[in-house]
Amino acid sequence: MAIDRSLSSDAADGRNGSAPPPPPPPFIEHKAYARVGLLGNPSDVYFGRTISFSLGNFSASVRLQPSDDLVIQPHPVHDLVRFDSIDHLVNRLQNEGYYGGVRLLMSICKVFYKHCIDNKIDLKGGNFTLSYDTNIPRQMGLSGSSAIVCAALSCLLDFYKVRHLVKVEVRPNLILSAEMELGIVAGLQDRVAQVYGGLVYMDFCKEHMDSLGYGMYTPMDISVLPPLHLIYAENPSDSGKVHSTVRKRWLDGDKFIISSMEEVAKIALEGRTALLEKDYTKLAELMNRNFDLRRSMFGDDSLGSLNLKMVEVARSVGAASKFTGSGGAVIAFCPNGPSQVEQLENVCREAGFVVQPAIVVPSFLNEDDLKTLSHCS
Ligand SMILES: Nc1ncnc2c1ncn2[C@@H]1O[C@H](COP(=O)(O)OP(=O)(O)O)[C@@H](O)[C@H]1O
Ligand SMILES: O=C(O)[C@H]1O[C@H](OP(=O)(O)O)[C@H](O)[C@@H](O)[C@@H]1O
Ligand SMILES: [Mg+2]
Repeated sequence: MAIDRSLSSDAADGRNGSAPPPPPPPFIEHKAYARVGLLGNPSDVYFGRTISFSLGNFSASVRLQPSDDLVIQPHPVHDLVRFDSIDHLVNRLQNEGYYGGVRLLMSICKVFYKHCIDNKIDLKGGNFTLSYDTNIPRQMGLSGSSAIVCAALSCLLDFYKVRHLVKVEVRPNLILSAEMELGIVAGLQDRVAQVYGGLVYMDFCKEHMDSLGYGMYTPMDISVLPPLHLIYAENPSDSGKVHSTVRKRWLDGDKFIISSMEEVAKIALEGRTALLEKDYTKLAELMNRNFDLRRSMFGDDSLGSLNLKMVEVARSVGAASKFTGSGGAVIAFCPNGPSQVEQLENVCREAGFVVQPAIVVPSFLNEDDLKTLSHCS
């Protein structure tokens, strides 16, 4: 938590005779990182399992400043409402859609408030201004949306001093509810990785989900991961839209979707053992299988040609590759080491894709957070 008490020394000691202005109220600021669904996604949406990690390459931050009124501040770029021309407006809507982060901040305020009321958690009075910033490429399957929500939730927990009363396991549900309020079809894996940080194995088995409402989350040592690479292109994809057809088919009892999703969930289970044993040949095989199953369920039209090309370009040099989320970015692994990484960099650059080493952020739960955990395996 950052506390701003920046006062000039002149003002602070009132040397010019007049009373010093009151110090600005301290602000609270929290960051949440992008995430990579490494194995098992998107089975998190279907009582499956995933292994995901917090990605240090990109982050969103939210600042909460006490204020007289409750204000949700539009971002000057991401919530643009002033345009150079109608061309600019239409172009912007076509490329980035109608929405920015304002609705996400509003929604988490509502969900947080309702959660506190329902759980008899008293909230002190006082208002605040919420503002945000993010460098997570928008709608790239890197969980830009939930990073904003996650950072905002952390600010609210500290403003109301209720961090110890809202269990860590429950926080991803609140973040997801905030997005579901907005009709965004999404799962828990993003939010778990963002709340916990580091590398997390998640099991969303139905029995546990039905009885407790959340999955079983097991932090893993990030040192089990080999070097991984992130590939992306300017290619926004709306995760809600991508998911909606498969979701409907699953709900309608489509046997192919149900059995394929079970296969995807098994990949995370096998992947956990492979990682613990540092069996990276197996890891590569599982990453590829994961993507091939997604492709067979979602279909090429829904995945988009540029997304498919990213996976294929990586595979052309023998790298394993799959989506980090629902599309837009790819995570790749070069089992043959540095010479293969060089080849990967070359083919990606030739194809016009950005490629960079994936930075894994270790867990950042603090003591208050850890005390709320009901089980820590
Ligand atoms: N970078 C961003 N800046 C502002 N709002 C964003 C950003 N990324 C996502 N959003 C908001 O989140 C919503 C859902 O994004 P989503 O399709 O889940 O993308 P992502 O894969 O980045 O999470 C968008 O409709 C928009 O309201
Ligand atoms: O399809 C996926 O792998 C994920 O899609 C969503 O994430 P996003 O970053 O918005 O693409 C969803 O929220 C996740 O639960 C899915 O696993
Ligand atoms: Mg999202």
